[in-house]
Amino acid sequence: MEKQIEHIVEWLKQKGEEANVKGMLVGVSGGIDSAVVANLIKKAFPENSLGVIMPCKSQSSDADHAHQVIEECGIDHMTVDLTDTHNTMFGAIKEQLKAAGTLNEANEKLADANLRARLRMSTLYTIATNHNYLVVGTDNAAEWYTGYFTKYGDGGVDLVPLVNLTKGEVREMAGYLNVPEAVINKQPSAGLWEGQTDENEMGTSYDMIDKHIKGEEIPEKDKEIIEAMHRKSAHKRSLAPGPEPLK
Ligand SMILES: Nc1ncnc2c1ncn2[C@@H]1O[C@H](COP(=O)(O)OP(=O)(O)OC[C@H]2O[C@@H]([n+]3cccc(C(=O)O)c3)[C@H](O)[C@@H]2O)[C@@H](O)[C@H]1O
Ligand SMILES: Nc1ncnc2c1ncn2[C@@H]1O[C@H](COP(=O)(O)OP(=O)(O)OP(=O)(O)O)[C@@H](O)[C@H]1O
Ligand SMILES: [Mg+2]
Repeated sequence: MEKQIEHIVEWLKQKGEEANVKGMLVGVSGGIDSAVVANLIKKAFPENSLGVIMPCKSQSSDADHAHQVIEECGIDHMTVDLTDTHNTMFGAIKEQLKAAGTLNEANEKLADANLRARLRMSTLYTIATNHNYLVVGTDNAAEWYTGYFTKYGDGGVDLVPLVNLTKGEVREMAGYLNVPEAVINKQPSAGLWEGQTDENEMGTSYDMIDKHIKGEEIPEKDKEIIEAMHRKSAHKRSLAPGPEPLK
C-alpha cells in the first residue's frame, strides 16, 4: 500500500507538470474517498493543494467530519456554502416546470440531488481557474464500474487517481494516511438526501461490487444488479458521441 501511495503521488505530480498547473484541489465531503484524495494531493503539492468544503443542505456531521479530515491532513481549505444558490436555482427551474405543467414529481428528488453535485463541480472549476489548479475526482473502481456518480457532477473532473482501487483498497489506503478513524468507519453516503446510504440506494454492497470487479464469485442477484448498473451507465464513461459525418 505504501508503494501504491507513492505511485499515485508521483503520477499526480507528473500530470500537474504536463498540464503546467501550480497545484490541485478536491471537494472534501467528510467521506473516505475525498479524505484519501485530499491526503494524496497534499503529498504531491504540499504548498499548492486545496480542500473545498461545500455544504448544500448537508448533514452537520458531514461538515464536522470534513473539518476533521482537513485538520489531520493539514491541507489548505476554504468553504463555499451552496445552500442558497441551490434553493434559488432549483426553485426557479421548478417554478417554470410547474407553470408549463411538466413537473415530474417522481424524478424531483434525483434532479434536486444531481444539481447539488453539478453546483459543486462548477464551484471547483471556478476556483481551479482562479488558482491555476486541476480538479481531482474521488471515484473509485466500484463507483466507476457501476456509474454511481453524477454525470458532469462529481464525475466532472480532470483526474481520477483512485479509479483502479476497489472501495476496500481505498479504505485500506486510508489507514496509511492521516484519515480520522470516524471517517474510515462510517457508512459511505452521497449525502444527496437525508439518510441516504450508497448501499441502500444501489441494492447491493461495495463488498459485492469489489468482489465482482476482482472476478470473484458473488450471488446471482447481486451480479444482476451490478451488471445492470454497468450497462445503464456506459454513456458516463465516454465523451458525448456525435453522428458519423454525412457521406
Ligand atoms: N444512453 C444514454 N446516452 C447518453 N446519455 C444518457 C443516456 N442515458 C441517460 N443519459 C443522460 O444521463 C443522465 C443520467 O445520469 P446522471 O445525471 O448521472 O443521473 P443518475 O445516474 O440517474 O443518478 C446519479 C446517481 O449517482 C449517485 N451519486 C451521485 C453523486 C454522488 C454519489 C456518491 O457516491 O457520492 C452518487 C446518485 O445517488 C444517483 O444514484 C440523464 O438525465 C441523461 O441526460
Ligand atoms: N459537502 C461536500 N463538500 C465538498 N465536496 C463534496 C461534498 N459532498 C460531496 N462532495 C464531493 O463529491 C464526491 C463524491 O462523493 P462520495 O460520497 O462518492 O465520496 P466521499 O464522500 O468522499 O466518500 P463516501 O463514498 O465514502 O461517502 C466527494 O468525494 C467530494 O469530492
Ligand atoms: Mg460521501
